[in-house]
Amino acid sequence: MNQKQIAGERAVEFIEDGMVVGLGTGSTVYFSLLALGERVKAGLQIQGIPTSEATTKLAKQLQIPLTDFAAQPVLDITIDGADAVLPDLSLIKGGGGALLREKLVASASKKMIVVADESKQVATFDHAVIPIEVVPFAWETTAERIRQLGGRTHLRCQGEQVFVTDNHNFILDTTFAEVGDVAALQQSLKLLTGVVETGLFPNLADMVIIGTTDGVHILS
Ligand SMILES: O=C(CO)[C@H](O)[C@H](O)COP(=O)(O)O
Repeated sequence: MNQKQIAGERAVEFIEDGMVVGLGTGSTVYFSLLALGERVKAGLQIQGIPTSEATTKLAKQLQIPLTDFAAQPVLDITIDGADAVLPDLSLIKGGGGALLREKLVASASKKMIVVADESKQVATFDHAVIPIEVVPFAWETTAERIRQLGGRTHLRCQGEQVFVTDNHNFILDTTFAEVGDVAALQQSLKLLTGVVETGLFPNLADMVIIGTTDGVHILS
């Protein structure tokens, strides 16, 4: 079994009857959704809130019941992936471009469980790609403001086209030679006009389930 699959499936064991569940995005959470679909088929009663259009589509295919923030403003648990995980459980997310909804869902959840393979464990975010969602209007100016904070920005494209998020924004994939305090960098970036959200997730994950060749390794 691959590392993403064992991590993704293990997280679903934490879901209980009656819970409102945040459904993350990506190739690791894919396995969580498959396992959750099986449990729903077997009688588990939950309501899911997806973090992307892609996850909405898959959840519907798997017949996982869905709800929304208007009906359920507080979630019991969220399962999501990550692009990088520090030992203090700070995350970088947004490789799939879903970071804004992912942060909205995670921050409204009582518990966030992250699922990842071993390659996602890192010692530092220095030089790591941090996706930053920006409004398309004047994105070049926003990029310049990020560069003034020391970032190297790269507008995300998909083939010849600029990548557009589910919220109709652009992504600036950005690296910093020295990230330093993750929460402080997050704050500085959020203060820039034009920045909608960043892929830095300090203080949100409660547990990280890492799939390894020898089974799962749980950090909490
Ligand atoms: O943040 C994300 C999407 O915006 C994903 O959770 C992250 O990119 C990890 O993806 P994968 O499990 O495919 O490696």
